[in-house]
Amino acid sequence: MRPIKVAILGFGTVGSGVYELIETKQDLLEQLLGGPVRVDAVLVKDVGKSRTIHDDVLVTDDFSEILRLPELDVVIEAIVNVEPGYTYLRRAIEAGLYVVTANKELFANKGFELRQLAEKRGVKVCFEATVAGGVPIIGALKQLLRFNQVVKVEAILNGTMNYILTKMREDQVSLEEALLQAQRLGYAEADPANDVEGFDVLFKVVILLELLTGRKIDWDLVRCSGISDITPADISQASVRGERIKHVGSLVVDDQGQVEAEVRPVSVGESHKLYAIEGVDNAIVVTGDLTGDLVFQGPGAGKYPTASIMIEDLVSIFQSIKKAAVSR
Ligand SMILES: NC(=O)C1=CN([C@@H]2O[C@H](COP(=O)(O)OP(=O)(O)OC[C@H]3O[C@@H](n4cnc5c(N)ncnc54)[C@H](OP(=O)(O)O)[C@@H]3O)[C@@H](O)[C@H]2O)C=CC1
Ligand SMILES: N[C@@H](CC=O)C(=O)O
Repeated sequence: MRPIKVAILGFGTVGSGVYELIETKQDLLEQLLGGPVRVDAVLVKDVGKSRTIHDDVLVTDDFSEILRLPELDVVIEAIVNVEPGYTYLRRAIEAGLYVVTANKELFANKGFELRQLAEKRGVKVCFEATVAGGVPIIGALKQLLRFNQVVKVEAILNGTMNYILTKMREDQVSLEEALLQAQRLGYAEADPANDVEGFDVLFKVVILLELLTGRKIDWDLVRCSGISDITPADISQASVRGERIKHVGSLVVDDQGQVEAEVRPVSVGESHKLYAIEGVDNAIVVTGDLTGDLVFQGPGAGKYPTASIMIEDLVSIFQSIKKAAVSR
């Protein structure tokens, strides 16, 4: 089998993690896919930065060069902001390439359009890493949607904010100091206001709502606030009451498909399912009409959890292509 040829867009925390895992886990990938996976190109903003990338990999800031690569199969996108990523992914899909993305801002804004375009073009767009980092919640919800109706989701969806709130309570550090630690650990967004003002969770809630309802969501529906106003005093007062402040994204979908959603800090007691979720972990409490509450928990940010989930997407795309070829 010829190698599966990959281009990685973005070589920051996540993109470099994808590259490293593809380099170091070739045996496992061959076992799973029946052939090697090869990174042919990496797209960045500043080609002059020093990076550990093999000499035979094209490093470019020009997406057209990537589209000209012979027999490219898939684009793995981990850059920031809606543009230029949206234009690149549209062009990739139009050229018949598969797409894997971690970019939730792009996907919350344009995921609906990209999925429609991909369907027309007969390729797949996978976006597991856009919600909850290393927790495979998109796949779990797709599975549940087959028979259960998801009526409610209540979740911690930002690793940086949960890390900050945990550190402020446990180590009595300031929000700014805890954010610096989260940035050093590779958890925070390039613009950390997206984390602490709640926008990153808003993006994730919109992605979940579009998945659950199958339609484009009007963002005005979702009230959004972050943790930038939370003080050490708020945290210690919550502790005195036996509570913890958690940043929670929640949504309900009624049987007519009408939705309500909000994103905000909440003080929760010990009996609440999100009380004990600490550090960079995310947790998603999904209520199915038949299952009742299900809890999914794990690292919501970070290099290898996120990169590995993107490679899970890659594996699932090419395993399903292989399966379809065998059954033909
Ligand atoms: N960090 C995490 O834990 C998680 C991140 N994500 C998402 O993954 C994406 C990447 O995050 P992360 O790796 O942390 O971000 P970083 O800031 O570490 O890296 C961003 C990368 O994107 C490149 N880039 C930025 N703008 C452009 C542009 N205009 N054209 C080409 N390349 C560009 C940068 O290039 P250069 O190197 O030249 O600066 C850099 O390599 C984001 O969308 C984020 O929301 C999702 C889940 C978890
Ligand atoms: N900045 C985000 C990264 C993952 O989505 C977070 O902290 O959750």
